[in-house]
Amino acid sequence: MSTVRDQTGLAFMKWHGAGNDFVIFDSRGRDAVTTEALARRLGNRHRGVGFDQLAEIRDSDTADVELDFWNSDGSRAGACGNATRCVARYLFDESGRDALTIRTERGVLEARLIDGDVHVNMGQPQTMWDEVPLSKPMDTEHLPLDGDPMAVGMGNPHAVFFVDDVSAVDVAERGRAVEFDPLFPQRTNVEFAEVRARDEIRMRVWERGTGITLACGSGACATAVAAATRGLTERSVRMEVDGGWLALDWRDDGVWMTGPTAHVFDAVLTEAFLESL
Ligand SMILES: N[C@H](CCC[C@H](N)C(=O)O)C(=O)O
Repeated sequence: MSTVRDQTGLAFMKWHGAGNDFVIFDSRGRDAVTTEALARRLGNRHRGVGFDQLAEIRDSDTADVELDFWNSDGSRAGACGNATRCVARYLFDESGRDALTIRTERGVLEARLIDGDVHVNMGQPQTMWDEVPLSKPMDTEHLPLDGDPMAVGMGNPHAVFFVDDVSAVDVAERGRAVEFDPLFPQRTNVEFAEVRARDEIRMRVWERGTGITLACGSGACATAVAAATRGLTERSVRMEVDGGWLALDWRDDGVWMTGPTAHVFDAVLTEAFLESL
């Protein structure tokens, strides 16, 4: 009986990119399934599946697919670089193509498969205070907070702190405090970066709506932009995060990111789970 019910449930995939983990729904050819309640329950690692972000693939008229993102607290995220790379990998594997377009809340992103690696153009950084957004006009390069962070928008808000020793930072305590600082009307993701060389950064992250994660693609882009803007690095850097390595290249057409992707398993949410929401 329960097996029959399970087979009529809702299929999903589990992926991760450098340890940033995702539940992915492929909703092409059907109505969207994600609600805030589903995202919050599914994001719970005890009562659901657990994820850093939930991504839902949908049909698009203007790109190959459309992608929507949720955090594990049920809030929406305007960008998610690592999930975008995972979805691009899934679509490249499925189609045999080597280029595609993905519409996200901030616009159409381009993904390319080059020598087996998935590269995504995360777009140009947003550096005006109202684009990030911040609560009032100010210099986004130097926010009036302890630690002199820089604010960068990548379709979602980021506050990037440069520190001497990232392993000495209490990421949870400082991250949570900055996420909810009134400077950020939509809260913010928070990155702590240690510049090791002109082409290498070590970064740890506190994600809005999720907490500490092992990697954050848009946060890696924001960190690379902040480091280059402050003259600390070149525009092309390698970045070590808690879950591995990412590569960032801030070019004239946007910030390109590449890094690992892994398809972990496919499974089905039971009807009983869906009915309990
Ligand atoms: N992990 C994601 C970012 C999630 C950002 C989200 N926490 C937000 O509320 O903006 C990434 O790879 O870009």
